[in-house]
Amino acid sequence: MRPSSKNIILIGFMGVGKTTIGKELARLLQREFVDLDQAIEADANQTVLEIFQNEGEEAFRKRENTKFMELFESDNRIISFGGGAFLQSDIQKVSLEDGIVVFLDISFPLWLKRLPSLIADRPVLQNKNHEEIRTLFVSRREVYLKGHHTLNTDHMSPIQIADNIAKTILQA
Ligand SMILES: Nc1ncnc2c1ncn2[C@@H]1O[C@H](COP(=O)(O)OP(=O)(O)OP(=O)(O)O)[C@@H](O)[C@H]1O
Ligand SMILES: O=C(O)C1=C[C@@H](O)[C@@H](O)[C@H](O)C1
Ligand SMILES: [Mg+2]
Repeated sequence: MRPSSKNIILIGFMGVGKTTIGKELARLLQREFVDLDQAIEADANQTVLEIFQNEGEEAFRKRENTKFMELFESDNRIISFGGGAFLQSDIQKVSLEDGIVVFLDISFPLWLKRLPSLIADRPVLQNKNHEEIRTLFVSRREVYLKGHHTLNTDHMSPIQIADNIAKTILQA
């Protein structure tokens, strides 16, 4: 079956592996890889953390929206979102209408083991206790489930996950 040329979008909670797996998937499908956070950082010449600190979250969300709309003018891409991008209603609408949206899921106890390595760079996780993070995880999961495909990533390597995504999309 001929793979569609639609952009493939990876969504999911912070640290689930969207960036890492997106690179593998792009290699596998021989497509251009774009990471939305990294594209915003390159434009702003600041890290995501610095944008949050210097300009605030609202300004970051505006940058995220503008960059997404710009990226979506071309197809055939693998686009890894930041954890909050799919929460924006117009980004969600365009992604679902014109792209293939893959939700990378993970069980919370497994995700929690990654928290120490994530906290320094993810402003949304800072100043929250585990219960507050769990509440955010659960409420965002409901939104991510609107994606076209859901893949549980527990106990799989990034290469195995990318392989599964490729098979899921080719079979769809
Ligand atoms: N399947 C996996 N198994 C174990 N570790 C993983 C897996 N996928 C990613 N990781 C690790 O988890 C960390 C976060 O991964 P990554 O930056 O790709 O997440 P992300 O979903 O892009 O996060 P964000 O939403 O903040 O951009 C990295 O250290 C990465 O090496
Ligand atoms: O989940 C979020 O809201 C975020 C996730 C990161 O990828 C960055 O986009 C930023 O830190 C916000
Ligand atoms: Mg990322």
